[in-house]
Amino acid sequence: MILVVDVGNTRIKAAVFEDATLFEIFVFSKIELQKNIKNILKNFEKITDLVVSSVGDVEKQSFLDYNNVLNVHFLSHEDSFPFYNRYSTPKTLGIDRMVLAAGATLVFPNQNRLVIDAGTCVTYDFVDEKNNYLGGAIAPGLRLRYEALHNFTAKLPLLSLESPKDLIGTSTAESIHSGVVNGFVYEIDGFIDEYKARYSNFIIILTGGDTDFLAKRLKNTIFANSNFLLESLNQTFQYKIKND
Ligand SMILES: Nc1ncnc2c1ncn2[C@@H]1O[C@H](COP(=O)(O)OP(=O)(O)O)[C@@H](O)[C@H]1O
Ligand SMILES: CC(C)(COP(=O)(O)O)[C@@H](O)C(=O)NCCC(=O)O
Ligand SMILES: [K+]
Repeated sequence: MILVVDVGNTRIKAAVFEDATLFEIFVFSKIELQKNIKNILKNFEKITDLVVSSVGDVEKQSFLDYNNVLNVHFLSHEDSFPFYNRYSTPKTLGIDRMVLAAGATLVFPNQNRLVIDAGTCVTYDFVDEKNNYLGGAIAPGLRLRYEALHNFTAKLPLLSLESPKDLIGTSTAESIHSGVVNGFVYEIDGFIDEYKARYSNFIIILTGGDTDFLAKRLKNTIFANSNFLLESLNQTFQYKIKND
């Protein structure tokens, strides 16, 4: 059994797998890390490996503490991945993006693939049908947009995510919701449309904390799976074991 951990910039997500079977998912904050890992290990005594993908600022030591009871693996760009990395700065490519690209490559073989991860940032990652990872885009995520409007202005309140009533915002709050939510949805659909203009055929996977909110608002057909990164972590690790 393995425990995979995805350290994002907002939250930590973890999951227990045995081969392809997902047993349970856990979502928690950085300060709850130790408590959660301890509990998971207590409840799943068969866990032998801890696989970590981190783009957040959690100390490596928090995981290395378990080195005496488990094999601890930190995924990095030095591991084996099932695609050809054509990014011009492969060492600065986010490991979460590499894991998503690996998952897409393994789960949807021999086709063009676009992964959209709507987390703290929204990231776009494209792997072509010949398994070339080309790159994509990084933009502010949904929550970050609300925060940026508040943090960098004198008068705008910090609002929580809400569906805009209309395109035309008729109050400060409605204008913010329209700008953030409608803007985000148009942007993602716009990106997809531009990819479609370049590639006639590709599968689109949407994941990240805002998956469910976005999936029903996009005009394009996508494959929505908020667990795709955790599942891809399992896939990437299985691939690494076979190829190292
Ligand atoms: N309980 C929650 N706490 C924080 N963000 C949440 C929560 N539920 C949904 N979200 C949404 O998830 C997004 C962050 O996604 P997530 O995948 O957790 O990010 P990351 O992988 O970067 O840590 C935010 O834009 C926010 O709107
Ligand atoms: C773009 C990211 C901040 C996304 O992080 P997330 O939203 O998943 O927390 C992360 O993938 C990262 O730090 N990337 C490094 C730059 C790059 O991928 O080129
Ligand atoms: K992301």
